Amino acid sequence: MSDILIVDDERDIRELIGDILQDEGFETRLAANSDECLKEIDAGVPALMILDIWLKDSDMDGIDILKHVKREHPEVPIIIISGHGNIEIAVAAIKQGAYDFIEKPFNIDQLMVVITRAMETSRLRRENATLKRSGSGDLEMIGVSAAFKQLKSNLEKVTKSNGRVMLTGGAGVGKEVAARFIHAGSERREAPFVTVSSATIEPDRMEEVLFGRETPERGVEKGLLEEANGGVIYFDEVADMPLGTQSKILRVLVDQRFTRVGGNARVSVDLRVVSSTSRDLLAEIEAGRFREELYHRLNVVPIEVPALEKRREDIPELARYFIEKLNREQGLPLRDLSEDAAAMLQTMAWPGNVRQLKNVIERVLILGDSTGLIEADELPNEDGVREDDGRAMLSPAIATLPLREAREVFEREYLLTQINRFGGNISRTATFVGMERSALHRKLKSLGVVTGNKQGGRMAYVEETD
Ligand SMILES: Nc1ncnc2c1ncn2[C@@H]1O[C@H](COP(=O)(O)OP(=O)(O)OP(=O)(O)O)[C@@H](O)[C@H]1O
Repeated sequence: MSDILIVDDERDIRELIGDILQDEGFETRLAANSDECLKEIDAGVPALMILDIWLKDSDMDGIDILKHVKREHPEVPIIIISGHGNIEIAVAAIKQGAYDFIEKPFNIDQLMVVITRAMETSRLRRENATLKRSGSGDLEMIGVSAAFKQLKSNLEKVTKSNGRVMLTGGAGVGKEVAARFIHAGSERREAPFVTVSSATIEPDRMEEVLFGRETPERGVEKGLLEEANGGVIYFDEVADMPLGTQSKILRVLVDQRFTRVGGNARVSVDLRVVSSTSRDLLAEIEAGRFREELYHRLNVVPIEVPALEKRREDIPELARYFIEKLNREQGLPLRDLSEDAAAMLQTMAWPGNVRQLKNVIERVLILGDSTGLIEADELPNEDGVREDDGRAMLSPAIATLPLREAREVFEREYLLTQINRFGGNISRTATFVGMERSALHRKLKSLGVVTGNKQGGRMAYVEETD
């Protein structure tokens, strides 16, 4: 398994990439559309795929192919090629499990760097798979903010019990890390930790995957529930589970027993259940997509994993942790962050949370210099203010306002971000923004930013609403 499948409807591009990769010593296969692509995969699973997101004259587009391959062969890294300016689509592809993306027109060195890293990551992933399954991989949960300490203390309280936990929070906030933390601190730590990612399992294979099956030809094949016996089963994005499977899981939770698909024997399991969701489950229940009874069974202890922008103090710590980890595991350069770069990371928007931060750090280490401090200008541009032809472009929210109001919007946003970054500490914020403490208080008051509840000994600041 060392070949690369290149899927692009433009013949020149797929042949060019193919030739270059062959010169670099890789074996390559080419496909012009989804049919050819699926045939190639049936003939043999490639080590890596390079996939154009827009495919003309093709039954499936790139995203569909991506979803299909991630479901059937999750171990194959996929690098997406997207058109210039299609950043949203590329981000959507990463959320669906693409390893990385490159924009057309791309530079060959950049492509080679991404391919080399993807191959290396995939090799390490295969090597680590057995270790992770047994739950004995190293587990580090990094953070220093009050919100993070609160999370950790909530998790510590539940580790010793056997109670079912529902972790809530947006994409990439660290829900799985939190679930592993519960497992690692519990008496079940030597037993398996098994993840069920409903989004990546074909709905009609869900029951086989969970409950296993019995056939005359192959005998008994264990499902994930049996593999997790004695340990923790983690239902990642539980709202993605088909309704039919939800009812069956509910029954397993009630009697801790089930039958394998095609079998008659009742199998008993001893499981601790941890689930996660980034969606509002009550709304899902309302819409008839989630079973209320299952919700009550799974939601015994709800714990929120806070968004990264609610704990900006953690950002430099996390960034340094990722730099060190990427150096140790992948040999990327060990560089520290300059103060400006750390501050810039703390003020950026992080819709993809910790996972996005990790990706940004990885990209900077791959594409940037190999030594010296990481400087602010090596970081990607902040959301809202885009650099275009060297000119800063304003976000529409600000660009459409008169100067006075635009300034207020900016000041409010800026000060809230800084206060959050310094964990609610007004003196440190005042020093950083270059204002007297009392002047900062007055400014906040005039902007309608008021002090809220005291959290962990610090004041929380919120925007005043009518
Ligand atoms: N506190 C933390 N310390 C160290 N690494 C973290 C922390 N939180 C998250 N990560 C890392 O960030 C990445 C995303 O975390 P994780 O997979 O747990 O998020 P998630 O909320 O389960 O995401 P999703 O549900 O979107 O898949 C992982 O690589 C994880 O190791």
